[in-house]
Amino acid sequence: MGLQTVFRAVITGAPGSGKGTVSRRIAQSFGLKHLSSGDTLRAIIETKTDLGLLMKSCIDQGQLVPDDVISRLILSSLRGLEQSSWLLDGFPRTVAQAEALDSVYDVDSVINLDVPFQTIRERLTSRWVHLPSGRVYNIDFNPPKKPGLDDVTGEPLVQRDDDSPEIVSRRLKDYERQTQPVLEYYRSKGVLETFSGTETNKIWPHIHAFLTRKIPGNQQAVGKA
Ligand SMILES: Nc1nc2c(ncn2[C@@H]2O[C@H](COP(=O)(O)OP(=O)(O)O)[C@@H](O)[C@H]2O)c(=O)[nH]1
Ligand SMILES: Nc1ncnc2c1ncn2[C@@H]1O[C@H](COP(=O)(O)OP(=O)(O)O)[C@@H](O)[C@H]1O
Repeated sequence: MGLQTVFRAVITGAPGSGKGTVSRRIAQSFGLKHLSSGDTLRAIIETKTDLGLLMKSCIDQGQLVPDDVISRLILSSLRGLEQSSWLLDGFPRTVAQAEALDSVYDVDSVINLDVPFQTIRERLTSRWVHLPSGRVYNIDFNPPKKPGLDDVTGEPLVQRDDDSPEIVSRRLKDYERQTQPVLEYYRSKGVLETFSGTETNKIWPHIHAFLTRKIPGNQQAVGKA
């Protein structure tokens, strides 16, 4: 027991594959702390500092921010979560980032969302977000209760500048070139678990079942059920 009960996971997949949507469900069902690299970066952009401006110029063009910058940010956030089980969403996105994470923590499971690019292109044109909270909506899939407004705060929703079709194409290319090698990295460590499909609601029960088996403490719950 003790340290053994902490569970450390990564969720990965192309932009728009549903990482944020699935992460929220995992956080709710299993109590893991959810840390999103995109939300972390967007919060820094809001501070309008020099670092924020640099991040904004990368993100708006659909480019990854430098490895050392994002690795430092995420690893310092994780330092505050030593005793907690966590789920990293959007990090690591390069092999260099995976190695930086690996030098500090062993990752127990990597959940890989495998969704066809054509499905992703369609989804991202109708993604709407509440920037302060990171809550995500979709006109077809999970529309807000009132059009254009966040369900919880009533504040306006926006479309991300980097969700335009041209920038999405660039992000998908970068994903193939820079992030797919990360899958190989984790496959060779034996922790990669891939879930394929075009609908989050069909993929989700498989992820739920997988985590129910994997997360320490849940075995007992399953045994009693
Ligand atoms: N049509 C449809 N949209 C989905 C589905 N799952 C997620 N979405 C939407 O697709 C967009 C991308 O999902 P998100 O969780 O933000 O993906 P991320 O970029 O990987 O974090 C959002 O607008 C979601 O609401 C699905 O099964 N069908
Ligand atoms: N781990 C990372 N390394 C480098 N850049 C990142 C990382 N995570 C996020 N970013 C930057 O933030 C942008 C938005 O990321 P995110 O919100 O995770 O969106 P998505 O998964 O939809 O691409 C990325 O396109 C990239 O510019």
